[in-house]
Amino acid sequence: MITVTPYINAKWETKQQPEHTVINPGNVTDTVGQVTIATEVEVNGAVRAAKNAQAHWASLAGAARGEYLYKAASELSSRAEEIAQIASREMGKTIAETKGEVQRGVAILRYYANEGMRAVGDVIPATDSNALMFTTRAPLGVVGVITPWNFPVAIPLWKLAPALIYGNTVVIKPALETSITCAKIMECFSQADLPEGVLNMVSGGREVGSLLTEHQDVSGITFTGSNTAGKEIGATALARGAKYQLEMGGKNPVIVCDDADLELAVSATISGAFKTTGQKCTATSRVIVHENVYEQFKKELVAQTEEIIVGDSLDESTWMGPFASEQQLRKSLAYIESGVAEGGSLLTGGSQLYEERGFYMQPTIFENLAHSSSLAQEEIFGPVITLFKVDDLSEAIELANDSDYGLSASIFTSNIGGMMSFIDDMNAGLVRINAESAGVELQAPFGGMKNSSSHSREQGEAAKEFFTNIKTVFVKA
Ligand SMILES: NC(=O)C1=CN([C@@H]2O[C@H](COP(=O)(O)OP(=O)(O)OC[C@H]3O[C@@H](n4cnc5c(N)ncnc54)[C@H](OP(=O)(O)O)[C@@H]3O)[C@@H](O)[C@H]2O)C=CC1
Ligand SMILES: O=C(O)CCC(=O)C(=O)O
Repeated sequence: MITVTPYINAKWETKQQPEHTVINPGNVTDTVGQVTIATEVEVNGAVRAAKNAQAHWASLAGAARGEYLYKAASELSSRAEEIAQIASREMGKTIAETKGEVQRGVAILRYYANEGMRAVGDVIPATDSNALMFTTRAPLGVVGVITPWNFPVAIPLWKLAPALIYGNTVVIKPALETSITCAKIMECFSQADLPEGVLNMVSGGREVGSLLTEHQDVSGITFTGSNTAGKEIGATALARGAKYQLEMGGKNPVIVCDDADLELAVSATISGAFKTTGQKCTATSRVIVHENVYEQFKKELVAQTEEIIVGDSLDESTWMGPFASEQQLRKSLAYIESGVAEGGSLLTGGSQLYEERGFYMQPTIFENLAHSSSLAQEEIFGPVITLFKVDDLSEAIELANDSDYGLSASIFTSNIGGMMSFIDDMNAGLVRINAESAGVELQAPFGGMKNSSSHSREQGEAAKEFFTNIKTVFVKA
């Protein structure tokens, strides 16, 4: 049995009793391991370790820090199968998806390892011709990383790799549900001989996250998860003057025009909506279809959705796994009840599956709901989508923008003018043409508008903006 304890100063704590049992959500008889909840003393110890390690870490050349990231990438790559299996058992994502996610993690580490050798500033002409003026960047210090369960490898890595390469030290608090996968990532850094204290993990739930957010020695907090938690974390960080970055929910629309490649639009809608059992902030949840192709699109979408194989995440033939937890299943089932109560027509799905084995549900499609309904406005975070019929593109874009969120949006069209209108008028951080709403690229900025984020961007070079502070240097000879 795997038991996770806090990882502080490159050592696993041993003194506490395990307090949380991790069960495979797709096979409740499979106990994946146990997690010890970090105490306040341990959270303080982790922050102290990170603080003590930071000056030396920041004094290394970027290339030297990058070497550690390359070594961690090799370690992760060599343990890809084992870590993908653990992640699938812990949160129910299919093994094909977790294998892909581990490879993405390897690529993230390599990308940021390289970043250690890239330019960090600009030379700016000074008004004094005998002076040199330039910008450089300083790390924040200790960064707190709070992550969710839906991308248990990629999200921790796309936060901690840039934090480290720019000279910060880190304390990570992963979601309780996926602490074992995160512990495996810590092992990869341990195998890479990362210096003591540079990367620490405190296991536990939101109480542990709060202790980290409130800690005076944590200079920056980066978070992905719900809007409720994000707003609380942002307010706490702001109150004590810490920098913060929040990536939160989405209610992502797909527009299907009457000149679209319908075959592509159907397969991309299915993939965007139902992969990872709909538990992505970039998942498709509203599908806005031109009336001329509505019936044809609907027929094909429903037919292909009914062919989806729902099953155990470790079975290679499974296309969609269980929810990550019973809480997530209950949330989606409650939305299905609301959809029916609000007058929606259920086109397919709507029922729980294999109740005795775990937390499974059919992929579900609604139509005939008002756009003000809860299904059209609230983040469901499950495999549930609603179709809407429109007369033209401007009505489609207006509906797509009728949301408190603005993370990702897609359009399917062959008309260049339509594409340009969508690019200009869609209020979303990711605007995708003839491609599904999910599908984040690690080398490009990622983040949303409106309530989807704190208006910051992560990943790619954009990560530098959060994990460093700019210093403007003026040198007069
Ligand atoms: N944008 C996204 O990618 C995600 C969105 N969500 C949305 O959130 C809903 C609920 O999921 P849930 O797991 O509860 O998501 P949360 O936002 O509650 O959790 C995300 C992370 O934040 C931690 N956390 C929660 N509250 C606080 C707090 N006040 N201070 C510090 N840390 C905190 C959690 O700890 P712990 O959970 O261990 O207690 C976890 O590590 C989902 O149904 C979905 O709608 C969820 C996950 C990802
Ligand atoms: O779509 C992706 O690859 C990333 C999605 C994401 O960041 C999330 O769901 O939290």
